[in-house]
Formats: sequence, C-alpha cells, structure tokens
Amino acid sequence: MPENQQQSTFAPFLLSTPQHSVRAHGAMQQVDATEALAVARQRGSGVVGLVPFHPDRPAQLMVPEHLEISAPLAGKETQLPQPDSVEGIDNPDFRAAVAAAVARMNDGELDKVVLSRLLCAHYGQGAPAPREIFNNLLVQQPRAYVFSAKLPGSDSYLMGASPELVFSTENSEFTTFPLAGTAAREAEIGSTDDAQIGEELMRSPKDRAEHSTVVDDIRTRLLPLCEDIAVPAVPQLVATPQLWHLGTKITGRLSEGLSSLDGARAIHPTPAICGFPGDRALKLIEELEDFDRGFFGGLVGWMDSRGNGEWALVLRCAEISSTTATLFAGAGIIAASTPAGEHAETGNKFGSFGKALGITTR
Ligand SMILES: C=C(O[C@@H]1C=C(C(=O)O)C=C[C@H]1O)C(=O)O
Repeated sequence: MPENQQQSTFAPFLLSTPQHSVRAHGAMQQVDATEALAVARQRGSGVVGLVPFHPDRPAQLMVPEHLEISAPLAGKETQLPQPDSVEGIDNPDFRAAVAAAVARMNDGELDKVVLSRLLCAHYGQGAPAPREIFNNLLVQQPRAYVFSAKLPGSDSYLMGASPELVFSTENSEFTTFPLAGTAAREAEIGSTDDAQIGEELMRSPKDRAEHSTVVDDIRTRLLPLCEDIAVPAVPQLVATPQLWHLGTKITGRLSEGLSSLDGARAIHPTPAICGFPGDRALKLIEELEDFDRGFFGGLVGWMDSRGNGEWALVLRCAEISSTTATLFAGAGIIAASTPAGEHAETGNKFGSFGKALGITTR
C-alpha cells in the first residue's frame, strides 16, 4: 500500500497501557468538556482526546461512534529508514534559557520551571508510517501509556510513550502518579551499577527538592476536590527502559459528581511539566521557549460515559508529518540546575522516542 494510504487508514485515536487498550472507531463527534459526558451517554460511547499544555486553550475531545476497550496492543518491531538529517541535537539556546531561568530563581521569582526543546528529523523520501513507529513504541516501552492521536486539521499524528499518569478514576477512587527527578540508565539494565544510579537519584537533594515541589502542589490543588487523599511521605523509583525517575503514587476518593477529566484538569499543568508557582512558570515558559508546545505537556486519555478513565501526560512524544518527526523533551529547572546537565537530560529523554525511529538523540 502506498505510504499516504497507509497513513490515512491508521486509527484516529489509540491508547495502549499495560492493562488494556482503547481504540476509537467510526465517525468522531467533537465535543467540549462541559457536554462530553452527556453526549457519550446518549451515544452509548465514551470520550477520547487531547488537552493542550496551556490551560486556557481548548481541549480536543471526541465522542467516537464506538469505543473499544480490549487487551493491550501487541506491536512488531521494525527497523525504519534513517532520516536525511536531524536538527537540534546541540541546542545552545536551550542552555541559555536554562541559565536565564536559574538567574530568575536566584532572584527569588519562582522555585521551578520546566523548559523544553525540540529535535527534528527530516525525511526527504517521506517519514516512516505512523503505524510502524507506533508498533515500535508498543514493543520498546511495554510499561508506558503508548498513544497516537490524529491532530486536528492536518494529516499529522501526535504519538508517544508516556510513563506518567496524571489522573485516573475507577468509580470515585482516584490515582495520580507524578514523576519528577530523572537519571539516565547509562549502565547495563539490571546491573549493580544501574541500581546504584537509581539509589543516587533517591538520595539527590536537587531531585528530591524538584519532586516535593510537585507533590505538595498536587496535594494542595486536590484537597478541595476530594473526600480523602493518601500521599506517601517518600517517593519511589520508577524505571523506564531509558531512565530512572522519582515518582509518588497519590490515591484517594474524589468528591461525588467529578469525572476523571475534572480531576486531571484540576491539577493540570502540574509542576512536573510547568513549574511553581504555576502562573510565573507559565509566563517564563512563554518567554524562554521559542516554539508553541501545543499538545506536548498536555493530557491524552479517555473516559467512559460515567466519567471513569485515565489521562496521561503527553511526553516522550513526537509529531509525525509526511516528511518530519518533531520530538519534544523538557526538564525541571530549579536553582541548583546547570545548563549542561539539563541539556543532557533532555537529550536522554528524546532517546525513548529516538529508539523507535532508530536515531541518535545526543
Ligand atoms: C518534561 C518531561 O518530563 C517530565 C520532567 C521530569 C523531570 O524533570 O525530571 C520527569 C518526568 C516528567 O514529569 C519530558 O519527558 O519531556
């Protein structure tokens, strides 16, 4: 099948987690957040979609004709053709932005900001088919929220393998599992050295400070919306095939009448992807980043007609057009951050999507 036909038959929305997969079929009705559940109920379906990073921008939510929930999707790994060039491996502007952010923190303006950058792979002969990239992600990132969504008004797809759950509910029980604090798994996976890198991350004052800023803010924002909440005092180590993260699994009971999307939007964007205080971090991101995040750093997910579902952070992702793959990666900056360190961290984060494409990212 010619590549463009293959792209057009790829599902408009797919999400596969270690527990199940969610696939949208048939015509998609665009809805706004206030009417989404009523429409889903009326059509005997659910809601799928994306919420942008910027809290003031409209969400891209759909009620599909059918919503199929089944077993996790299995992929098949393929080696993809190499791009002609990759732009952004070294990004001096990003290092300068980190230095500027650190100066603002030393002036007492804010505690944390997440700054991100792009890596663009150019394919003169046409980018690999979204289906093939998606299959590689499924095989390579088996514990992630692997997602693909067709972007509104274009032939491009946003896809990725996110390790981070922003909010899920099952009846009124909720879970949010923020990650913040990162180390590259540079030693052989499962070796003593690998474990030691994780332990060092657990003991790192810089990463623990970055992490508690996130957990404290999420607790503050959720308290008015829930009946009870349990926040572990100490984070745990969370592994992806490429990285160690600090993570805290927060659980509780949401007040009656609130959906999984209500919960997710109450804490989005968390300081794991924006910063603290949120309004100052958002302004600084707009000042220091030279591109529009769009859905990067937003939410991707689904819910059933009763509002139960799950919303993951749009991370470790790329936008795939007919001739390019644009990868996104960010890192939490605090006063103790260094430009070279955060540049290396974002290079490592590109690596998870980079593996699916078979490209070097640092
Ligand atoms: C911003 C990204 O990741 C986020 C930032 C992290 C950090 O700064 O340590 C860790 C996990 C994510 O919350 C990304 O992957 O692009």
